[in-house]
Amino acid sequence: MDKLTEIMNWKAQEIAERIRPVADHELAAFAQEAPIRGSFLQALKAPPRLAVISEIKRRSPSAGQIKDLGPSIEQADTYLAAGGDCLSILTDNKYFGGELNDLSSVTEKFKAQKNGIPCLRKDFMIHPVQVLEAAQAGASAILIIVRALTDQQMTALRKAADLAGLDSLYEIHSEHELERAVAQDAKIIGVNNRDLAKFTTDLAFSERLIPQFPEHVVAVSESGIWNKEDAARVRACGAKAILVGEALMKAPDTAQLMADFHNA
Ligand SMILES: O=P(O)(O)OC[C@@H](O)[C@@H](O)c1c[nH]c2ccccc12
Repeated sequence: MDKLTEIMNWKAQEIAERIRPVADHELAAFAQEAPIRGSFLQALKAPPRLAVISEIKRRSPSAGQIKDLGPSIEQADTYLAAGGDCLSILTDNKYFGGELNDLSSVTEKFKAQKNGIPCLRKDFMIHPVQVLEAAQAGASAILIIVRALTDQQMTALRKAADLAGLDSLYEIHSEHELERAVAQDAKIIGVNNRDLAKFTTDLAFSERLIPQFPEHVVAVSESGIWNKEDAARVRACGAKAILVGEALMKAPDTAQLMADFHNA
């Protein structure tokens, strides 16, 4: 069994007791709040330069322990000060050491400051109840991993996200998955350069797949981006944004690396 399948099986078990029908009005109640949270899609589209989605990731199955981090807000403040455009906050506990509170504590503080930036709930989404949790925790977007889901599951997640005023980032790793994301009318598609079965990263996945995106789709390149050269490489093939975890978590000078990415 590959790692993604293992994680999805665990996730289905983890959320089993929280699963319940989610009514449209429960989700729609959050749509009014959307302007407070800020639009993830707009934040990616707005700058003429490369946009950076900075990820808060404590550990991962491929890297092991990444950073012995205290409260997530410390890392969020570092990213904000460095000029990040959006955040991605891992909320999976078993494999990534995160929790929903890592997200909600950050969005709460951003709300009070009025200068927050949109946050993606990074988790393995299966059921609309997780979308409701994301909205409650102040997220502006959810992740839809195409390979891990049926078309029906994707449709249900997308409908829930739309109702709650959240954007959906569709993650792909092949032409077939790109087709499936486009069939969902995806507005944001990310190429994961990491093969979630083998854990190797190769930027050639972005170079092969992004040029095949429909014109109107915002292209994101995810994983394995370490420096300005990597960022320039994916920008050259059409990426409008990059999603970076490990390199930013470990950077001795976060602002410098962010500037390198922005200037790539
Ligand atoms: O740390 P990296 O190599 O910069 O990767 C970040 C991000 O792309 C990666 O964490 C990721 C991409 N897709 C995911 C799905 C679930 C969990 C994590 C991920």
